Amino acid sequence: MISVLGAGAFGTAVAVSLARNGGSVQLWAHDPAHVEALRQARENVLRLPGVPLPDNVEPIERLDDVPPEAVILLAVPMQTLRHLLQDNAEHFLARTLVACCKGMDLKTHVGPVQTISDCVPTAMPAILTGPSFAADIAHGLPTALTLACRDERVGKALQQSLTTPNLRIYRTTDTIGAELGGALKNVIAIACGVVIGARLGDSARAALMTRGYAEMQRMALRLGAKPETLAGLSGFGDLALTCTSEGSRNFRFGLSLGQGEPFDTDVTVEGAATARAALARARELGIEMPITGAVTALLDGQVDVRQAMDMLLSRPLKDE
Ligand SMILES: NC(=O)C1=CN([C@@H]2O[C@H](COP(=O)(O)OP(=O)(O)OC[C@H]3O[C@@H](n4cnc5c(N)ncnc54)[C@H](O)[C@@H]3O)[C@@H](O)[C@H]2O)C=CC1
Ligand SMILES: O=C(CO)COP(=O)(O)O
Repeated sequence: MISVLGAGAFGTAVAVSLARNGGSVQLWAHDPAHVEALRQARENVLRLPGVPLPDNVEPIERLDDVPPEAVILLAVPMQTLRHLLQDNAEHFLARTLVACCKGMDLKTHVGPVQTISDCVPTAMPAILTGPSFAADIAHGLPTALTLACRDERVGKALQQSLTTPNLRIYRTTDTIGAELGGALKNVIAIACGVVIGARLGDSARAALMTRGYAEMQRMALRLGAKPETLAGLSGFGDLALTCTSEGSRNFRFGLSLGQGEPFDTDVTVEGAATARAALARARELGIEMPITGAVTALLDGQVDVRQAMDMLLSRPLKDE
């Protein structure tokens, strides 16, 4: 049994994909009305329209209904993860918990794996991350992800149980690299959206992706990540997808900023909070993250797009 907690686009897509592969899947949502709507429509009309829920996906509203042997996937937005874990700690003790969220907590400045460890020290944390739009997974398109778990045995078991014919899962023990790659690429995707929205050109985007990758590496390596993790699916792979596709909400949010257009506040944009959390963490660590700084200044209204670009271009010249 796999229990997916969080019935947004991603949780629903993963539940559908795993169920099509034959397993029993629970799909929990925090809002009882949402659970009822899933039961009635057999579709997540709001977040993943047009994808029927297979019969073996069971929408649930009580965490009590999650059986003790279930693998739990946490597919909630990053800024709700800590509250979910703290408010329901009794349900998570000594469990294997696989985070599917990408971001850093605004209060603690850490990613989802560290958040699990902090909130439920008896749990075995893991993370499933990498380049994958929910719609692509739901439509059965080929996708490859990274599963990171410090415990090799648990990681291998998760890799087996979460792989499907269309979803190929690679494994690592480097949870730090995996969680930071997934979190920080969203900030760079916002920046790339801004330059495209402001018609600053594809060359500027390529520069931002490259220097953004350098920034991601700087923080991740300082915190103990392996360089190869950043070069893999959870880092470079997801950076490439999110910075180049209008399928990405972070990129689209940046586009709107660059065009001076409003953006729907109901849409999940993980990179906005993560930019602030990452910048605070970078300051604590004494490392330079100029693109993250520029995105944060733009989001906080301290600078406009042109000034944000000037902030980046006027920095002292340095070696690559
Ligand atoms: N949508 C995608 O293509 C992908 C999303 N992700 C990650 O998955 C995570 C979730 O994103 P999506 O499913 O896309 O978001 P979404 O915007 O589609 O849905 C978010 C869901 O979270 C629920 N929610 C809100 N507050 C909650 C709370 N306090 N407790 C429990 N649930 C709550 C909402 O009801 C909603 O159903 C994010 O961290 C995102 O980066 C990862 C890979 C792909
Ligand atoms: O993480 C994602 C793809 O891997 C989804 O990106 P967005 O959250 O920007 O839509």
